[in-house]
Amino acid sequence: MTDIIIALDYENDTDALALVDKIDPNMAKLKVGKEMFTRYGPSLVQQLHSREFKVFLDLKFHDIPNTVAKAIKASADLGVWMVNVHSSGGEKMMTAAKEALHAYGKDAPLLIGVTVLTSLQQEDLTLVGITNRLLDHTLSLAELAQKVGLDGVVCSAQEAQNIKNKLGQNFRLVTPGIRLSMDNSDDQKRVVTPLKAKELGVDHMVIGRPITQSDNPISVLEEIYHSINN
Ligand SMILES: O=C(O)c1cc(=O)[nH]c(=O)n1[C@@H]1O[C@H](COP(=O)(O)O)[C@@H](O)[C@H]1O
Repeated sequence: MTDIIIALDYENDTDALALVDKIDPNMAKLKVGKEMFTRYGPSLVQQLHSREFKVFLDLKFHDIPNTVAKAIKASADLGVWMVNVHSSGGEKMMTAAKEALHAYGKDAPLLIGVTVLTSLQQEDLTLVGITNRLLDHTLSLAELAQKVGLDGVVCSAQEAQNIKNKLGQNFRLVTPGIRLSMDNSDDQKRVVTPLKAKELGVDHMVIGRPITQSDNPISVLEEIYHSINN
């Protein structure tokens, strides 16, 4: 089962809520990221919760273990459904994040590790001194995330089958870099269409601009929803 998470990347909350108010929460979950959270903070998340949406708080924490653990606790206190950290923050950082959620039991948000951003390709890794193949690097970050008990990883759908084969079907894959056609990928480099992402077995596809920047966001959302649920 693959579902849709809309990346709510807007400059203002009026535009964001205008879209949200046209969406059935059964059709999509919502992602609040750095832009909107920096402008509108927890109150935006609360407004989405009051409309019955599940919220993925995408702040990609990457810091010393103590700081990340406290930030994860703050996210859990907000009642979000999913939260993420950069897996490259390391084993101790991810472990601290996981331990911060123990007290929340079944109410804890899903904890997801970002592997290699979908805007990067092999040459970008080389420029920051990573000489491993991009797929191998993604797999080792995913393996480490699983080892310390995270619920899944963010990756490109291009890596989905390799990760599922290595780490099992229950390890959740969250995949941005979704594009309806390969004509306009914006700043994304490792892109996949919604139907292909579903075929590749991703659990949650994150879609922003193909929906939010279209002339008719609702009809694009409905088209994608029906294409993956037929
Ligand atoms: O963690 C993320 O959500 C994320 C990880 C990643 O590797 N690539 C990536 O694009 N994202 C986020 O996913 C969304 C993709 O948006 P669009 O490119 O507009 O579809 C953005 O909000 C990004 O911040």
